[in-house]
Order: sequence, then C-alpha cells, then structure tokens
Amino acid sequence: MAIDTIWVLAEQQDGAPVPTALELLTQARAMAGTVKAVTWGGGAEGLAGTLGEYGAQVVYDLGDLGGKLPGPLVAAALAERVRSGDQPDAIFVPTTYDGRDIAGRLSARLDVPVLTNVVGLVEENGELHSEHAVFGGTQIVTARFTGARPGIFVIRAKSFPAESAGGGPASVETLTVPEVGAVSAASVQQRHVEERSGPKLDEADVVVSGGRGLGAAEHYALVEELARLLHGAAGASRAIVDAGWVPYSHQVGQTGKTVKPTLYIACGISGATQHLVGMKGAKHIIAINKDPEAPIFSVADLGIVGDVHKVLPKLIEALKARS
Ligand SMILES: Cc1cc2nc3c(=O)[nH]c(=O)nc-3n(C[C@H](O)[C@H](O)[C@H](O)COP(=O)(O)OP(=O)(O)OC[C@H]3O[C@@H](n4cnc5c(N)ncnc54)[C@H](O)[C@@H]3O)c2cc1C
Repeated sequence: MAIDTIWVLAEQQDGAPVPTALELLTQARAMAGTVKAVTWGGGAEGLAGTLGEYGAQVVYDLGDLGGKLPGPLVAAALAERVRSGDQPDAIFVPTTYDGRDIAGRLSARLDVPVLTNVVGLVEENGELHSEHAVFGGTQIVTARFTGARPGIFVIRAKSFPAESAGGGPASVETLTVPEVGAVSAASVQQRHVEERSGPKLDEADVVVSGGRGLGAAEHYALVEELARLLHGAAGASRAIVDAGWVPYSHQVGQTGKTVKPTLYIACGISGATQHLVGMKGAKHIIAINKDPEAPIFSVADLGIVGDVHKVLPKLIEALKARS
C-alpha cells in the first residue's frame, strides 16, 4: 500500500464511536497500511474492540478532558505528537461540530491546509485525491494536497459504508494533553438531548420528509406517523423549518443534514437544489406532489401526482391495516 499511516478522529457519543468514525476507519484501512484512531472523553479501553474491528490497530487516547471543549485540547495534543516526529500521511475527520473545530485548530497549529466537505477519496500513486460536491451537489471537484503532510480531510457522513473487518481490539496508547492556557477555558456546562422515539435522521434506513405543501404545521403529524409506521425518521425542508413548524434538527439539505437512506419519501417538497443535495443519495426516492412539473420528480423513482392530504392518510391507513 502506497500510503503508510492514516489517523481517524473517533469521536464518541453515549459510550460508542459515532457512525461516521466507523465509516472513515473502513475507508482508511482500505488505503493505508497503518490506521490509528484518536479518541477522548474516557473509556478508550471499552471502545478499542469496536475501533479495532473496523480497522484501527492503535487507539490514541486523550482521556477524560474534564468537561472542557475538545477542540483546543485535541488539536494541541495531536499537533505536539506530529511535531515530535509521529507523522501520519493524512488525518480523517468526521464532519461533526467538534470534528470541524479540531480540524481548524490543527490546521492552524501545523500550518497545513484543511480540505472540507469531502464526499469521496481515491488513492493515486500514493497520493490521496478528495472529491467535493459543489454547486448544490451538481458537480464534483477533485482536490489534493501538494505541500507538507499530514493532509487534513473533513469528511461528510455516509460518504463510505461502515464495514467490520472482524479484527481484534486495537491497542490503546495514552497521549499527553498539553497545557494550552486560556484557550481551553471554555467547558461544556449542559447537554440537551432532543427527544426522539425512532432512529436518528442521518442514520435512518427510511426517511419521510415534509415540505410547505403540507399547508400547516399540524399536518406534519402525518409525516411523523408515516415515518413511525415505516420505522424511519421524519425530516423536513428548510421552508417549514424557517416557518417554525419543526426544529432545525429535522432539516435535510445543503444547510441541514445529508441523509442516505434506502427509502426517502418527499411529501409536498418542490425539490430545490439545496434540498436535493441532502437526499439524492437515497437508494429509492418516492415523491408526492400535486404539481406534475415539480423538480422533485426528476430524482424520484416513483412519483405520485396528488394531494398530500389525500395520499398520506391513505398510505397510513394501508400500513396500519397490514400491521
Ligand atoms: C443558501 C441556501 C441554503 C438552503 N438550504 C436548504 C436546505 O438545507 N434544505 C432545504 O430543504 N432547503 C434549503 N434551502 C431552501 C430551498 O431553496 C427551498 O426554498 C426549499 O427547499 C423549499 O422548500 P419546500 O419544497 O418545502 O417549499 P416549496 O418550494 O414552496 O414547495 C412546496 C411544494 O409543495 C407542493 N404542494 C403544495 N400543496 C401541495 C399538496 N396539497 N399536496 C402535494 N404537494 C403540494 C407544491 O407543488 C410545491 O412543489 C436553501 C436555500 C438557500 C438560498
């Protein structure tokens, strides 16, 4: 393998690596001889099994950060490690809030650029070429680092599948977190976990989304009910998020979440480019819209020209009759 070492930031949530970290480990192990995961927040020994299974040989553990924001501390620890001579060819970072914070700070500390919004990676002659979706996902541009390593790639969720390699647990090595002074003064005081009963929107196998065509906030209940019956998650267009019908966490699209379910059902959504970019990677798309010319039909596998207020209750009734 022409690429020697890749580090993957393996952020954790509720005691498990975030799904994107497993996707990035899967990709890293296909490209490099050595893959190391970097984690923080405590419990690294407990994560080593899963991280090893997906391709990490080593876990760099920064330990419990005492409630401090990870950005400054993780970036400082990794920069110190790189400067000490332990230099990977690339660092893969999931596109999460903390991932982006760490990538920016690490880029500044190491004086190397960072490539963001990566949706694909290929290796050519020992170099990584990253693919980026631009112009609302209508074009893919390719980029590569020409200067000093490591190349920092901030990669979008669902860009690669997460596949277990069946390997044993990774060995855990403790990294020292340096003193960074006032820059690490901010700490997390409280976490708000939004209530939800089904799967997470960006991990769901079925997503049912509603748009302005629903006509009123209370009609979103139809979307939620259909999603529940299909064991899926409920999403939304920005129009109804901006209207205050549903929280921002439901938004699918350029400025919301990117979803890649097996089935996406768009209800009363026109199909603006900024919406399509967040969902057109779905395996199957069903669109319900009363306008036969709506752009959403251009990406739909099955188009239903009809009124959501008539179609959705019928669908719900039929599913209830089957269960
Ligand atoms: C910088 C930027 C970022 C953006 N980011 C996002 C983003 O992340 N996600 C996003 O979604 N949008 C985003 N937008 C907004 C986007 O351009 C559209 O305005 C938005 O997606 C439209 O939402 P909509 O389809 O619900 O509403 P509309 O465009 O108003 O479409 C409503 C649709 O419902 C249909 N309809 C009406 N009544 C019925 C009925 N009874 N039954 C069936 N169909 C019916 C209509 O025919 C129409 O096609 C962004 C815009 C900008 C400028």
